Amino acid sequence: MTLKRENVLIEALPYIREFYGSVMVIKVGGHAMVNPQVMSDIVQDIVLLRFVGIHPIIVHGGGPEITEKMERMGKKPEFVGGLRITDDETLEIARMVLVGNINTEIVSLIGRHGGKGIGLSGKDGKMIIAKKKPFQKVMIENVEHEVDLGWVGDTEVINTEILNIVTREGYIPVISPIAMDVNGKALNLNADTIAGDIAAALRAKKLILMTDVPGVLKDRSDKSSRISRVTLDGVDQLIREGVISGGMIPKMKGAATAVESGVENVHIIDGSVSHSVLLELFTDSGIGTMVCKD
Ligand SMILES: Nc1ncnc2c1ncn2[C@@H]1O[C@H](COP(=O)(O)OP(=O)(O)O)[C@@H](O)[C@H]1O
Ligand SMILES: CC(=O)N[C@@H](CCC(=O)OP(=O)(O)O)C(=O)O
Repeated sequence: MTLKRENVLIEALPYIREFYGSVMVIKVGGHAMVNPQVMSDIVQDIVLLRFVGIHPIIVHGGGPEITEKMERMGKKPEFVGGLRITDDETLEIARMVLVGNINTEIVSLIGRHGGKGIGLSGKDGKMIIAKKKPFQKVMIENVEHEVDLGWVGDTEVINTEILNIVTREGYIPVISPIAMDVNGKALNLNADTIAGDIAAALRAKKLILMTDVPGVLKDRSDKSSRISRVTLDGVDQLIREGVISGGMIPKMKGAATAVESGVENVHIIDGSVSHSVLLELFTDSGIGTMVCKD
């Protein structure tokens, strides 16, 4: 059923009032960004949020773009638990793609839609201090191996000062998932992980993870098998039972980090659906998968 125009507005008003002045972390995945029109529409929606008094913070990915560049350079991308094995050259490619290309593109799009974007990586203002990940245990043909992921980090500290300053002044921060260790060495982090950590540190009102699937699916090959609600225990179970794999693992772990820290609303939604962020925020019908405490 199509709602009449005035009904759409009336339905949105209580949400606009509730969300006024609140911080929302919105992660835009590399998959949702592959189509420039989709990306432009997502940014337009996020700029609109700023104009109705919400403080959006964008965290972006770019996994597919990094993979494409690696393959063009003759390098084979490899992942463990959804995390890219990152040697020196891969780190350079990731920085180029994430900080050099995607981040500046999103900042430009924000400007084009009438907002003020400011590009940041986790290194700026020492926002994200991370530590190189320890070797990971991986089963290969039933034998346990220890794998070094290279320049991949775990978040140690989120310094929210710079985010508080720029959001207060009306800017929309756009964050690349490149962090640094205590010595200033760059580290590649998963964007979902960072989004979860930032939402947790800021006690954001909402964390929205935009991807290219309708949410968490019971059966990956069946788009109608969406799970609408997952609890923290459920996240562990989905990983243990192998229902989720690849990039969905850090996504769900990032969601769980935020929920554990008191972020009440964490949603995984399909960014390629037109205006999905507006539908999620301003209508009564929830979309995607919601992750909650219990
Ligand atoms: N159970 C699942 N339900 C939905 N997607 C899943 C599931 N398990 C694995 N995935 C994969 O996770 C992907 C989303 O994560 P990711 O590739 O990191 O996307 P993004 O770049 O948007 O962050 C989906 O495109 C899908 O291939
Ligand atoms: C360590 C690690 O895996 N980093 C990610 C960073 C980009 C990312 O997270 O992009 P998506 O959100 O599009 O997946 C990578 O190199 O692909």
